[in-house]
Amino acid sequence: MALVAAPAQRRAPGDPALDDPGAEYGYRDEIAAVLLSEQDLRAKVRELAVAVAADHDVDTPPLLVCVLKGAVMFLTDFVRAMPIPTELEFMAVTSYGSATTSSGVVRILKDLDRDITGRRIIIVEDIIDSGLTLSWLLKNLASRNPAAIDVVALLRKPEAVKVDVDVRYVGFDLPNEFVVGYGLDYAERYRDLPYVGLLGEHMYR
Ligand SMILES: O=P(O)(O)OC[C@H]1O[C@H](OP(=O)(O)OP(=O)(O)O)[C@H](O)[C@@H]1O
Ligand code: HPA
Ligand SMILES: [Mg+2]
Repeated sequence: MALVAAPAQRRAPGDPALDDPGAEYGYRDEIAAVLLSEQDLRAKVRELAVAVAADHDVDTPPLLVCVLKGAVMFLTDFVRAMPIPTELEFMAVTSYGSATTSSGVVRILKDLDRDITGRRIIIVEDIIDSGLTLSWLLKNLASRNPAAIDVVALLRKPEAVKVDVDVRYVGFDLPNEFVVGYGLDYAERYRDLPYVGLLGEHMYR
């Protein structure tokens, strides 16, 4: 898959020559560039939903496991674009906290509400960065004896991956830079942006 190009133009704080993509959402001088627009995301989410549905049976709804919090926007758009019935479960795990690199320790904040024995599971993830969260999650869920586990991830950073994970469906490959929006946060901020943007380096360096 082609890597999404890193934008050549990045807005520095206060730069009057370039539009400020964060301003209309209350994040003035914080976002350096938009990487994936709302339109880009909408089209890709539909494409992924159709591809996943084509591999699944209408009569045996897959159980989607949304990895909170980051995947919440993706999940809600994804299920509404799916042409087959699905069931939903939520698991909250965290390893980043207020940092831009993984702590390496994945913690469960909220577990599944039901037994997944014999079910076809689709893990719905916003981003694969180091791959540590997903590899941990795959082992954790596999130990609960589901019939099968697939993964759909909206974003992936191929240059950042430390642990190889088998991912059947991926939306976009991104450059190795810290991104926010469409569910993704830095220290709990920016999840509400409707696009995926590059966080200005001055916000975390
Ligand atoms: O491949 P990795 O390096 O493990 O990174 C990916 C994970 O990191 C983020 O979660 P985070 O720990 O920030 O929790 P959050 O979803 O609540 O923001 C993201 O939502 C993924 O779940
Ligand atoms: O680039 C990122 N942005 C936000 N959250 C993340 N979790 C892993 N990588 C990222
Ligand atoms: Mg996070």
